[in-house]
Amino acid sequence: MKAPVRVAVTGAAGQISYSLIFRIASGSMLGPDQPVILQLLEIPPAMNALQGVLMELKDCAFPLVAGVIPSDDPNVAFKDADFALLVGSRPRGPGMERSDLLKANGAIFTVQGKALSDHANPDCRVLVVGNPANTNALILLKSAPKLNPRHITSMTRLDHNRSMAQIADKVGCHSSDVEQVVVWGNHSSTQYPDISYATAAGKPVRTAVADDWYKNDFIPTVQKRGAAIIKARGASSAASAANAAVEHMRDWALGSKGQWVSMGVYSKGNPYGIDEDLMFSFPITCEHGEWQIVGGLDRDAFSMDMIKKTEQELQAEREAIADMFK
Ligand SMILES: NC(=O)c1ccc[n+]([C@@H]2O[C@H](COP(=O)([O-])OP(=O)(O)OC[C@H]3O[C@@H](n4cnc5c(N)ncnc54)[C@H](O)[C@@H]3O)[C@@H](O)[C@H]2O)c1
Ligand SMILES: O=C(O)C[C@H](O)C(=O)O
Repeated sequence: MKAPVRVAVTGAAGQISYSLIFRIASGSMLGPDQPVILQLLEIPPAMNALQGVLMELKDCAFPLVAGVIPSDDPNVAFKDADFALLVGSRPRGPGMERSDLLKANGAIFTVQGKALSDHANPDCRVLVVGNPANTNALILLKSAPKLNPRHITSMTRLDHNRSMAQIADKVGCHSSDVEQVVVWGNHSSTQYPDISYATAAGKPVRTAVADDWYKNDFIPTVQKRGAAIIKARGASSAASAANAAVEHMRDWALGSKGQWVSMGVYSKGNPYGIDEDLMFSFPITCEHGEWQIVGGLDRDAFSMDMIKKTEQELQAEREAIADMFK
């Protein structure tokens, strides 16, 4: 057995965490031979509910759980953390855009960025899930000077998985046969799910589907899937979001085995000329605990236009938080 690693999860009594914590504890994220110490952060009013989660966690008797530390203090929950999954923040309701949450949630990420910087393992790998995820991650990056900016990421894996599933339905294959999907930009309704390079069972997708389906059905369906789930469930996606978080961290830590994934990463030094001070989703491969942007992809005029729109939205979100860093 390996030595345990410390995994911090915030919003630990919330909807997403109710799936996420149990998946991490079962070994789905870091592998069946990796014990974990779970460090679970909540706000004081939710500590009772968190006690219930702890009771259920105990009742699972997971062999890989080497310890559980619940806390309402980020300095405790992030102490020596090797991985941090930042879920805790308000979800949007019907009719809202994710960026409407910036005021409510942004402040959380200055406080938690500082606490991570001061107390976590300096190599800590961070995933921001709470919305608006890209810009919350940018706030965190700017608040956490002791962390490696390459180790702060935001989640677009759910959009990536949604894209694979939509393509599989359309062309009639299994979603696991779909490869080389890319989600560019923001986890928002401007995101650009790009099938230019995608294959399904080894065959190019772009030529197998009509232009009209791609532009007027597929792209808006993926862009608005979160809102469609809120409308249907009366609450935002939780199990699929937890699954995406598990897969994001698993592939980052253990490698994507040559597969392209989508991750929001700090854009400094990116090969596509995107503004270099954004958290932007790119095509990524992961190996040995580090990510690399897949370079050298040709983008046609339509793609360039879609990428520009999502970049401009992220620039506007950055402008909206500029006061926090004066
Ligand atoms: N990036 C993505 O793909 C994606 C997907 C789904 C949901 N989300 C976002 O994830 C977030 C959480 O969603 P949910 O459904 O679990 O919400 P939820 O309301 O069920 O749970 C959020 C939890 O966070 C806790 N919390 C609030 N402030 C906190 C703080 N400062 N520190 C620690 N915990 C805190 C709350 O007490 C609550 O228990 C939302 O912002 C949602 O929009 C992102
Ligand atoms: O859409 C939301 O607000 C929740 C989440 O970001 C999602 O994509 O399902």
